[in-house]
Amino acid sequence: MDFRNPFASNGIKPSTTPIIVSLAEDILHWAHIIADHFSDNNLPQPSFALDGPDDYPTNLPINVQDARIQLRAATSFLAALAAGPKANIMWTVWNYHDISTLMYINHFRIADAVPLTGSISFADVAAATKTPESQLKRILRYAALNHIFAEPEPGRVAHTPASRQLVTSQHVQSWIGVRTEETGPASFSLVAATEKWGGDAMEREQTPYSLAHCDGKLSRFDYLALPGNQHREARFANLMRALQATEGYKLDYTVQGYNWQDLGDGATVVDVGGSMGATAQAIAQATNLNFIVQDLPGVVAKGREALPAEFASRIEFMPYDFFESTQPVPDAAAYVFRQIFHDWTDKYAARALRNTASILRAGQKLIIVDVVMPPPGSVNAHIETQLRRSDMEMMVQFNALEREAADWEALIKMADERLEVTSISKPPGSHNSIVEVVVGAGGLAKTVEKKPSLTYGRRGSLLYADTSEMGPSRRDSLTYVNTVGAA
Ligand SMILES: C[S@@+](CC[C@H](N)C(=O)[O-])C[C@H]1O[C@@H](n2cnc3c(N)ncnc32)[C@H](O)[C@@H]1O
Repeated sequence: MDFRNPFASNGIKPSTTPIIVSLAEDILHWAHIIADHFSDNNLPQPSFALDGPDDYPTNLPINVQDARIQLRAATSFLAALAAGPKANIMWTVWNYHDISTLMYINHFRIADAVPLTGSISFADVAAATKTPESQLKRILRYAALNHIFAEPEPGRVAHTPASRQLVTSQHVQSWIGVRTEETGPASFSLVAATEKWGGDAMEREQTPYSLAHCDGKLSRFDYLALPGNQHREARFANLMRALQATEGYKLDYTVQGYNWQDLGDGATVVDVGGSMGATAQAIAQATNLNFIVQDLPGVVAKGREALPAEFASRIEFMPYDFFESTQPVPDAAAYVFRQIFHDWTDKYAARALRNTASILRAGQKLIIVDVVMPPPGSVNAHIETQLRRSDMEMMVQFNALEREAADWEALIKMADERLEVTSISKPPGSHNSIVEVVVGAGGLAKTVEKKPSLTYGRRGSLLYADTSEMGPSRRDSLTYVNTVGAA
């Protein structure tokens, strides 16, 4: 496993070009890579035009995908430079209005009242949604600056491709609902929870989320399992499905990043905390493996109900609480824990892991799919922002974390001294790594870290990395990275 911080081992190259100019030049370069791809392939250019596409195509070539990531990191840095340090910190704090307006729009189902094509008056939307017209109009005019709804002519509102998602995609609705109504308020309870319990509480209910939603009485998942909260539990399962379709978390990385078929012809795999079975279905589609998906009873019931008939003979659901008892399926080829342990403090993550590890015999595998947090400044700043936001989510919902490599090693040993990591791989583009663990392999047998070799330099205060695998030209191979800790 090679998680060296490249800043520590590479010299910083000086540059005389003002950073604001070199950034703008690079932005233009990357914008051309994207635009050329779309014109060469007769595809509509990226836009928020009312009749524009909902999203980028999922099969973009790697250099175009990379240009988008570079552009996102570089444009956000350029915007901060244009604002300047004082204005940047002062005005960034107002971003909570982005979230609260979206919460209002989602909560009052404003999007449903707007026709998918054409426009409608503010008065008619207000009447249909029982919201005050003057308030609604101000909220929609604010949201329009974030490309959510448009006012094509004074007094009328129309969908943009972004606001349309709130009507056409249940996954996006669930994502927005959970973030604005559950985890967003949890983030605003971070200070109060720290004042109350300290910042390193290990208990499942001593979290900002629990303080915000149930007065610190229940853990997040126990809260979701309350009889009145079925809609929240279903919404969370949908959120997981939405996440699995996004760049970085796509299920494809899990399917293609591990040799699943090597587990054996028709072998059985247990997906522990497998939600409604999306991972099992994706791997089943690519292999002849069979699956047992374990989760809490409410989730299992929904998973069974929604299972497509084509998987009925190969995927079964089983209620199992991974804290409460030893793994009930003794003889599977492998036990998968995908995005499970980042939800729990070491105390509970080790308990859940131990409950399955304790029945493990030679030849059986634990396969952990989760983020291995890279060192600060070692990856593109947009990617690092995504990962650190996820880390914050784990903090406010669970007091948990996205673990660094050393944290993983410590957790695995804490769960069961006999466990050994046999491989860690990270498919290019994936946020998650795949960690294979067995009993008593005699040490780290092999390490696969698919990562381009990096050399780093500096432009003004901005560090860049030369990711030579990413593209033929020098510009193509620059990636903007976070400068924290690099000065
Ligand atoms: C972050 S989701 C991950 C779901 C899935 N593995 C994936 O990768 O999409 C965590 C899952 O753990 C389940 N879970 C939470 N507490 C559990 C428990 N005590 N026993 C079993 N499953 C649990 C949740 O219901 C949820 O489906």
